[in-house]
Amino acid sequence: RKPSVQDFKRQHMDPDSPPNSRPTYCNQMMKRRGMTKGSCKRVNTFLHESWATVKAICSQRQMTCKTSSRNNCHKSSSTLHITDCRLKGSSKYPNCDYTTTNSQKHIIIACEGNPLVPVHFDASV
Ligand SMILES: Nc1ncnc2c1ncn2[C@@H]1O[C@H](C(=O)NS(=O)(=O)C[C@H]2[C@@H](O)[C@H](n3ccc(=O)[nH]c3=O)O[C@@H]2CO)[C@@H](O)[C@H]1O
Repeated sequence: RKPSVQDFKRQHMDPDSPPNSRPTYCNQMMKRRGMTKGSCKRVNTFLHESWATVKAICSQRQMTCKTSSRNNCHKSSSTLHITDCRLKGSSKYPNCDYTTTNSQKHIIIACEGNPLVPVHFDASV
């Protein structure tokens, strides 16, 4: 399915909340953003940065994506405040139970369109 910038924002942008280490942050946000319907999305990263900051990454270092051989990925020049949500092994659908981990890391995203906009979260490094 064609990825969209709306899907990217829904799945990955959370500029309004500060880096969140409340243990329930991921359980709440994964549900609120529609990533626990039908199945529990295994891994998802939320970005506590402005859209301007994240969009600007599309004009930063271009590189080959980590999760594919495509070359429309870009690595952020600086680190960003992120929260990784990772499904617990003990989690049983429909009760999607996540660990919540905060960090400051560079991210790699894929950008498409003209002007280039983020459409896929590739990895954090
Ligand atoms: N180069 C491209 N250019 C354009 N489009 C491209 C390109 N590549 C894929 N798409 C498309 O993007 C869509 C998509 O959802 N890709 S996804 O790999 O499943 C996303 C991963 C990510 O959401 C999440 N994750 C993962 C790690 C982490 O640290 N943090 C974290 O959040 O897990 C997901 C699975 O890994 C799909 O439509 C695919 O076709």
